[in-house]
Amino acid sequence: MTEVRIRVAVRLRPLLPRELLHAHQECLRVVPGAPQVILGSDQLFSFDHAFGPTASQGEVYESCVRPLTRCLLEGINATVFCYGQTGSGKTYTLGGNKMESKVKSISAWAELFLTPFTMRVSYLELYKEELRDLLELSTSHKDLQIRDDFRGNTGEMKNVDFSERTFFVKMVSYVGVLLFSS
Ligand SMILES: Nc1ncnc2c1ncn2[C@@H]1O[C@H](COP(=O)(O)OP(=O)(O)OP(=O)(O)O)[C@@H](O)[C@H]1O
Repeated sequence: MTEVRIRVAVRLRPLLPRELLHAHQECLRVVPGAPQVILGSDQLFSFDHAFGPTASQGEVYESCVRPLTRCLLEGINATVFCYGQTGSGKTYTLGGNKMESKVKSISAWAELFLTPFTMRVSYLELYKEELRDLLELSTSHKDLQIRDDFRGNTGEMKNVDFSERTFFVKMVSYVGVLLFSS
């Protein structure tokens, strides 16, 4: 990877059957060959990556996630998170219920586990300023708080050494992977 520490991608999901039934129309389109989207006819927005409705989970994975798995093996923390309004495709993109998503999620882990090392993982949702541990659904939202540790790492929860953890976070309140509903 280059020295750029934060990369932002936008993904336009296809219209859903119910949206087609209601004759909804796409208002965004990806500029061919460029990481840009056009809203309406004249508002241009640029990103590091732009994926259209036909983009596969594999394409998103190869561009946005695979480089991070290599960083992890070098000991660099990495975070992938999705931002977007409800129904825009965050869960789908992070590995929803389609087989291709599962294969890609698994391949990310498989790539990591080819090399023996110790790793801790968390899977969190931040929604309306409340954190939810998606690996422990029974945990009360109120029990989880974001804190900085003595090394300046931002973390949360239960005395876990945050610096050893990798975060695959579905976030609803901050910018990372931007997802727009089309
Ligand atoms: N790229 C895509 N291709 C096909 N279907 C998609 C795509 N992205 C999302 N969808 C579909 O759109 C619907 C909404 O997606 P999803 O549940 O991932 O949204 P979300 O952003 O996680 O919503 P919420 O914030 O409410 O949890 C789902 O039916 C999902 O299967």
